[in-house]
Amino acid sequence: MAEVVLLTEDPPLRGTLRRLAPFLRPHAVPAAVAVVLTLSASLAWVLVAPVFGAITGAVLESDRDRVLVAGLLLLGLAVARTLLSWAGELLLAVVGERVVRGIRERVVDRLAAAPLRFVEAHRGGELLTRSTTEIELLSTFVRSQLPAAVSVLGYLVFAVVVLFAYSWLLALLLLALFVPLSLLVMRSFERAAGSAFTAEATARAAVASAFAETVAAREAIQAAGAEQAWARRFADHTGALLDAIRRTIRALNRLPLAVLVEAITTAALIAAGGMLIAAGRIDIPTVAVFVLTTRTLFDSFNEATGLVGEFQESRVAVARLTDLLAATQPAATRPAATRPAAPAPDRGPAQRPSGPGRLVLDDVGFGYTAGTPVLDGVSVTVEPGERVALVGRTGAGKSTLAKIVAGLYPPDRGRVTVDGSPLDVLAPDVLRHRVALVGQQVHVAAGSVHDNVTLVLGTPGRPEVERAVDALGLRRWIGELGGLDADLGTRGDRLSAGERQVLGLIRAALVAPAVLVLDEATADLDPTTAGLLEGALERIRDATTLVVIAHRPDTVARMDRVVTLDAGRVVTDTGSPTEGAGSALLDHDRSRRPADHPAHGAGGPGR
Ligand SMILES: Nc1ncnc2c1ncn2[C@@H]1O[C@H](COP(=O)(O)OP(=O)(O)OP(=O)(O)O)[C@@H](O)[C@H]1O
Repeated sequence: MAEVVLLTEDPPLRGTLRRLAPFLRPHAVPAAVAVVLTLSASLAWVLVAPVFGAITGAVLESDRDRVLVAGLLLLGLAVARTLLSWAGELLLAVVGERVVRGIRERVVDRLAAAPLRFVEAHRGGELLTRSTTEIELLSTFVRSQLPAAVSVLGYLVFAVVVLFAYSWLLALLLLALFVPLSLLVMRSFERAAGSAFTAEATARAAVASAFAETVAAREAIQAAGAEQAWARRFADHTGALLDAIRRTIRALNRLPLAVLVEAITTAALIAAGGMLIAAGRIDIPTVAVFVLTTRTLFDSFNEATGLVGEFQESRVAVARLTDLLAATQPAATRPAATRPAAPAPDRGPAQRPSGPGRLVLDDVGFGYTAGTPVLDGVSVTVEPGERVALVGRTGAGKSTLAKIVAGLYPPDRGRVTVDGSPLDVLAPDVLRHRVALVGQQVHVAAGSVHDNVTLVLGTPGRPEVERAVDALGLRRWIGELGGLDADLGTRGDRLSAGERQVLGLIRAALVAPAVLVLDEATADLDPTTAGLLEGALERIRDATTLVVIAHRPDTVARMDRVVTLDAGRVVTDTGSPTEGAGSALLDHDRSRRPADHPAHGAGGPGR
């Protein structure tokens, strides 16, 4: 079975900034300007204290001119600080949002292109929270906390410089007490917070998964009267989240110890300052500068401790996001060490983006789990323009084969080629022009018919859509729906499974693939929808090679050839639906219990 790279539940927090670097690099210049502006604002604010000291000195000496000049300077600093910090923080927030946007788009691209195996291996909520909540956290951080962090850093550095300039003795005393004590507080927080924030993020993802599952299962829950059982299941997850949040709060509660550090340092400074004044080693203006600057220093430190918790949360978010990006990195660009150790495929002939649509499956083997093959040595050749029905009872492996032909799963063994090109050498957009799949469940997004059919490769405009609808003979049906602009509801509630497949055929017609695979939704199509689907299939371009996983005799009868699959093997391959065992294995009986399913241990031919 082909290996798949999985998400790490507890991704390492070390080097998170380094992992963000590729997203920051394109914005380096505006980010640097923003940082310089923000730091200049901090400097302007820190310089207020020396100017205030100068005013104190001038007042003591009754020098009115100096008082006036220093007063104007104070005003200038206040205005400069306001303007600089406004511009710097705004620019920093804008740059940060651009970075977040880049990450958000990359995550969505990667998830959309992620191998099915990867998506199936994770709970939906895990992927959802990593691509929504974690990005929101990061966005809040860059919008508000990052600008604050830069200016706080500026205050801290500039305040220390000013303190040294006025009294190196007091400054040394301040640093000797303040730095080790505050480091102790931070260390204690880091120790408690290390895994607490990650545990909380994981628990949040589990709650989101349980919620998504509950909403998806709403019909089954109500039909089975299982509301309480599901509520208990959900309560287990929320209980675990509450425990995780308690741990985070306990960690955050260590940060207010910083106030104690401030009190100890202030007391020591007052005592030492008094002694220095008494000894005549410093004057009153110096004390004024010191008092004001240490205030700025402590305020900045308090703000910094407030940011530390949020910073830790953002670090976890970045670690989980970059882990998602690493796991969904296309195989070709992944570092060799993290690539699955599969043998390099035989690349065969060079990419051929066009060709008549000759589909060859050569000894294809596949299993969802190791040791349980679902397909076993399937070899079929479909000539260009040929129309083949693939039949077989439930669980025979037909839908799986369809997904392999569409390149959604790589086969574990053998290979699939279109016009000689193995699917795995084709670029994704080229592959989609070669083979398209209309699956059993066609997804309909909230929006109009037009919105939905244009969710395809490329950007088809209205005229192309109109042409495709006409070509498939669906003009009347679209009219009955209310036209191309008709709203299909939030989940396409207005359409049956068969009608959704008709939409899927319009999408396919817009892409015009060389090979089209249709996995018929159900054997129980109502006659009107069956007529629509069959009519549209008849009109699909003559040149299109067609493989239909058929559940209905009428569909089979329209095909040139019938291939029958049973327990993952081709058992018959006929020129006509009446020959061989194909029609006998048509999968009508959709209501069979899983226990009767060959893949679940029982067996016996279907009807
Ligand atoms: N995503 C999956 N993960 C694990 N097992 C799967 C998955 N999809 C299908 N299977 C299993 O693979 C086997 C073949 O399923 P598949 O859907 O391909 O059969 P099928 O012939 O198309 O059946 P049906 O006609 O009911 O759609 C079954 O045992 C099924 O339970």
